[in-house]
Amino acid sequence: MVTTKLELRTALGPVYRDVLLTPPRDCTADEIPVIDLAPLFSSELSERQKVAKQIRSAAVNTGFFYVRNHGIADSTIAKAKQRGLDFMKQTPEEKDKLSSRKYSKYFNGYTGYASTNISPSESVDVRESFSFRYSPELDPDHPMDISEIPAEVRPWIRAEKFVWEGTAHIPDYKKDWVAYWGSCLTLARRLVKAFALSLDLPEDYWDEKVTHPGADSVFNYYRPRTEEETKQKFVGLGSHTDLQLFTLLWQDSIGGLQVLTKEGQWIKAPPIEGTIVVNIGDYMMRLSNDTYKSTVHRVTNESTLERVSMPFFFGLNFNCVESVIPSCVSPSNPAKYEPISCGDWCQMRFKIEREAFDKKAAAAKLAPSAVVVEA
Ligand SMILES: O=C(O)CCC(=O)C(=O)O
Ligand SMILES: [Fe+2]
Repeated sequence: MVTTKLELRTALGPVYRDVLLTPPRDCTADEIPVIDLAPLFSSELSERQKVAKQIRSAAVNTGFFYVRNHGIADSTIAKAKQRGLDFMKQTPEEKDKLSSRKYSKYFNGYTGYASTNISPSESVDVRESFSFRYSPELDPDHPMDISEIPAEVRPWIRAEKFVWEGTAHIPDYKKDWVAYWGSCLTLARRLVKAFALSLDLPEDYWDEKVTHPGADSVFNYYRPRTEEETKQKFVGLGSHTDLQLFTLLWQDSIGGLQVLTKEGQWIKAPPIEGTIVVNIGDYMMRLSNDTYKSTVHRVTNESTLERVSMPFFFGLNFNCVESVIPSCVSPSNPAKYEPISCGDWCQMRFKIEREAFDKKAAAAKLAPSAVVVEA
């Protein structure tokens, strides 16, 4: 089989994967199953366990699944999407007022076209994005002022006001985004209980550790690739794994998300109406001693239309230093990893990514937006 080497960035440095050169194929229902979450809202533990069992099976296999009956209203999704588009349709100058590079300490705000290069083996990302992070006063489950939250968590709160100040002119921008983000957060807190069950842990195992969690919302905007970009195999968002416990990903109907199987085959994760994609992140893989798979994925918008997606990255409270889960360790399978906090874990890779990009841009002696990397 002819393969190519793919380099991936992890918080611990580069890792390499062999990837088949066969073109991406459609996924099967076994590879990326659709899980009905309705039983998760049942008062019967046995019902909730049924969901947990399906989650386990998907998480040890491809690490990706779809959920339906997830509880997030279509109208909440539609409004957030529209606000995201309202933002992206502004002039470059207007968007630049929210520049993450210029104004954020914590990677909040706007990143422009070709200003990231998530995969060292692929092109710069043909993507724009808008991001914001957990803010205690916006928490739908227990809103509180930052001064009220425990002192050990407070330094880890990564919210920044400029994202809302710089978008205050867009009607309902904050309101509609916070509604979507809040719905994702509530769903994630429900799902983390199912993940606990799925790993033979008490259902409330993580409850005290997701009171002020990693809860990062992103709006991804992928314009159609130009002919030249297609010829040069530009990616929308290059190959990567997500960082935290798990990601909730809403994608529109355009398609373009691809997932790398254990065999090194790219498979397509097509849009399925009424569902949200859930995928395992690196921190979950680490805590589960590699039982659950944080799977490589990427996006290429090959359509002639714009594509948008809205991921929500969920982790533990950033101060929580966690060891490998006891149920994932045995005498013949000892813990492979030292304890680390979710916050440190994320910060390590963000830093690696940005430094690598800046180095590449400097080496090319070009403005970052002009850097082109071999596909
Ligand atoms: O746009 C997508 O479908 C996926 C986005 C993604 O993987 C990410 O933002 O981490
Ligand atoms: Fe991702």
